[in-house]
Amino acid sequence: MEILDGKKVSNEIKQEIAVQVAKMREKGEKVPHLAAILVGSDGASLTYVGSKVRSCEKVGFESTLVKMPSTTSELELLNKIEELNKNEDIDGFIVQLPLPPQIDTQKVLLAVDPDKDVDGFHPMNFGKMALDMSTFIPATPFGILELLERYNVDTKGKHTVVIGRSHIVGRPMSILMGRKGWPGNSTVTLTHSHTKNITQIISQADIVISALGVPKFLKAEMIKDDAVIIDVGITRVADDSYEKGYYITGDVDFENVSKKASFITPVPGGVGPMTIAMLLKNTLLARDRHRNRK
Ligand SMILES: Nc1nc(=O)c2c([nH]1)NC[C@@H]1CN(c3ccc(C(=O)N[C@@H](CCC(=O)O)C(=O)O)cc3)C=[N+]21
Repeated sequence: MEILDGKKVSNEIKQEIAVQVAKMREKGEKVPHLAAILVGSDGASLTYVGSKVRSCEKVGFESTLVKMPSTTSELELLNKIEELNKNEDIDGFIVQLPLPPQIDTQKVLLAVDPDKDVDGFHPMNFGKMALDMSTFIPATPFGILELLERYNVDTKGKHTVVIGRSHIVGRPMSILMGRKGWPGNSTVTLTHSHTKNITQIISQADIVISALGVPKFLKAEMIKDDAVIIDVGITRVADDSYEKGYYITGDVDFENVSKKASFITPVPGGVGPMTIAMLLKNTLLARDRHRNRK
């Protein structure tokens, strides 16, 4: 069994980006600038946005964090998005999800300028992704592809089973694994809460990508020998014996599944850190696109 070490690979990617940014600075060029809008103060969202901003600093990007109260109206958020769309200094931005219930997420994602949509959530970019056109690929799926590539995991002709059909992970992942090229050329089954015989389907998978959010859902008995296991689930389980009052666990019963798998991502330290590294990559791409248009 080999660990797909997202922590290590994400640090390598950040190092590569830092070198590029340093060169920009030397030449007196503008460095990439990422902004993030956070509505409300959900604990996990604060953590994720915080580490996105810290990672920007680490690689030498400029960053702006826009915090808005949980009572923000849809119109107020749309106005803020319009402001960032127009701001020439900002190359890309994200609206951290989930949003409070008074705000229509689809309307918000449609309002983001597709050329600044470094999350790749705008329907225009999602469509381009599905049609193999060059675009921003959502950071979590992009990070998974990058891990498979850097560890030389064979995906061609393999049966990939994706668990969960969320718009930000499961759905795009199912499209990407079936695309031409590598990592891709997989035969994909997208499973969800209405899937019948899900355990039977998982038992046939060469590659399992679990984005469910149910701690320790995937057990060793459920997988094929030497399957590749990608764990996208991150759940905070309340536990006072930990300093923070909680611990983090994935969808996979790592201790037992790892003994049977050929490759496996840990949680924490797997897909999560890769998500952040690929968001930085997308921001670099956004900055280049900007410059080319001017
Ligand atoms: N517009 C938008 N874009 C996103 O990309 C987005 C989002 N909304 N909403 C929430 C999800 C989740 N997500 C994570 C990012 C980093 C870690 C991460 O760094 N995880 C660490 C542990 C972090 C911890 O301590 O909780 C790890 O797995 O090692 C996890 C999850 C991005 N998301």
